[in-house]
Amino acid sequence: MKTFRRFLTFATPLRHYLPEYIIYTIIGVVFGLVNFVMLIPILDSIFKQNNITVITPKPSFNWEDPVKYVSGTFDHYYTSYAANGSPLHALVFVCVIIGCITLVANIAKYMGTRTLIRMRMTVLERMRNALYKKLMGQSLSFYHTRQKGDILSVVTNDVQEVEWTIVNSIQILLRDPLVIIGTFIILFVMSAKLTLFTIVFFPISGFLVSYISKKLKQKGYFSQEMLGKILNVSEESLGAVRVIQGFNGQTFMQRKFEQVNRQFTKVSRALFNQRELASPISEILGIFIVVALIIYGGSLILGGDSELSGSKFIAYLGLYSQILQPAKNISSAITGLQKGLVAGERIFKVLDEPEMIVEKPNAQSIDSFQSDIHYNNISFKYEQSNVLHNIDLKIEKGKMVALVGRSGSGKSTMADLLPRFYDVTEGKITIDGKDVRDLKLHDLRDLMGTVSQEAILFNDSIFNNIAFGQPDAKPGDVINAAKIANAHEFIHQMEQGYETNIGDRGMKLSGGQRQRLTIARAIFKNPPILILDEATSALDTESEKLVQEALENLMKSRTTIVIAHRLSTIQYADEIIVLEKGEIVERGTHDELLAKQGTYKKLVEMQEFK
Ligand SMILES: Nc1ncnc2c1ncn2[C@@H]1O[C@H](COP(=O)(O)OP(=O)(O)OP(=O)(O)O)[C@@H](O)[C@H]1O
Repeated sequence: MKTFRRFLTFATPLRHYLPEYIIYTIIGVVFGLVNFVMLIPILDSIFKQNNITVITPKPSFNWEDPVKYVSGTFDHYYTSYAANGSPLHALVFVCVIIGCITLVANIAKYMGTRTLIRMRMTVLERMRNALYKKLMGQSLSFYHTRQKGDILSVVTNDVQEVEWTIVNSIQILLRDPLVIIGTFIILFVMSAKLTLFTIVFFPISGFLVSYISKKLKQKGYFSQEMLGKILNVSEESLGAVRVIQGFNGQTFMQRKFEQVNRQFTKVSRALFNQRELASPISEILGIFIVVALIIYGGSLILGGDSELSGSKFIAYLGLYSQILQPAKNISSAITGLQKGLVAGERIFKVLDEPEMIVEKPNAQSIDSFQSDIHYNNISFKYEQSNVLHNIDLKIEKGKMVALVGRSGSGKSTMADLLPRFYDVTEGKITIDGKDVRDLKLHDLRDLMGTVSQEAILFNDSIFNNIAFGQPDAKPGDVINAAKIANAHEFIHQMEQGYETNIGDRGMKLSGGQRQRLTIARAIFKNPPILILDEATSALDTESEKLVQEALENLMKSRTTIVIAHRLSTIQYADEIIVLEKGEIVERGTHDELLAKQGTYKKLVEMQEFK
């Protein structure tokens, strides 16, 4: 229920649609029911052919009883047609009225549904936007503990499920009880005795439906989880087709996929079987009630013991059958709702996930970098144990500092702390003396540009990739950035130049070209601080030269932190920091460190040996 109520809060801003919907629904329901009441004069015209000779007088309008006025007017015209013409005239008159009523009822129903569609789509749009915003604001550690497929499953399947179940159910629960109540009122007016007789059966069906729906919820969870797993395997495989084929892993991956797919199918089958049970159960119960009604009502009429005539009784049965569909809808909606609530809970779980990196309410602005960055005695851990211990490092404006060390020594982690992808566990990092945790996140990240080892690009044009996030960028600035990054030439040679779409993750480009685009992106951003996860190791000599040159252009007159894998490229760094198991073990210039004959020297020798 809590999830349902929370879901309604998403719809709350749209509650102004509700009166409109209710008005349309009432019109639709009332006119729909009146159509059934019309059965009575139809049957009368057919079966009582010549009986009508007296024309009933036309009533005058009375606000206190408009129903009487409408039915009186109808009777007046009906009897006039029957008495002055023939029963056929009366029949045609009734049919024309039925046609008009049907038209109004259906237009109202359609307008009501349109109103609800507007509401429904807007609610789902808001929900997806909220999810995306939440996901983009989450720290990287959020993504370490989750698989992409699961997250994608929430954004797509769970939202879809909510649409089909919760929203559909709301639609049904808003409309169909009205139909049932309206029908019952008319039924009571027609025959209180018969109607009371049928009401006894309703609690029985209610009990059965709630029993089924409880069982469904558990299965619903499982099914959505399995769907997430299918997405995980698919997503992973799509990103690794090259490896799967190269290592002849198709059969292995196929089995893995088939296994989760089989589990999903099994759970879903059971789930759907059970869900579908709700509808036949209520139909069977409904028919039982109608049969009981025919026997009971029939015996009353045949015994001359009823206020109903034969034609009224048939109309009564017709009207009664109108309750069955909405009752079936309500029971399906209640059972369907369980599956939707499961999906809703999964959505809210993501939305409620606490954000690890938050901006303080009174965060300060910073629009320039003036003097230094200081890693002030910091320690950091991802999980249990520290991966960085007591790091103290000051980087003056305009200097280039290189981080070196064996794989896993903590270089990337150190760089990730500066733009607050993670927060330090102990100590603090300051920029111009201000703790990064006290600054506005947007401002802080605006001061930095990152070029990482993995060239991360978007499935978009080259222009938009360089001017990422700035759709109003001037072409001249983008071209300039590309020129400095040694990328202009290859872009220029492409048929569509800067408008060329580079495909998923830049697949249509070579490794060196991709890397130069990421450098152009950093140049375009023109940040005072650069973080370079040295990116040239995977390139051939020619590309490496171009990329290295591009990097040197980029570093000019900026403060740079370089994560160096190739020591030859950082010889001219102002300071080299040697990390080992998360601690600074040596620091100094290239020459100073070589002279120390320590870890750095060993690292250099290892690379020369290679
Ligand atoms: N998300 C994470 N969760 C837990 N531990 C992590 C995570 N990321 C990295 N680590 C651990 O932190 C340590 C430092 O990793 P880091 O990536 O900073 O090293 P690195 O020096 O940059 O390595 P490389 O040169 O191979 O990129 C490693 O022991 C690694 O196993």
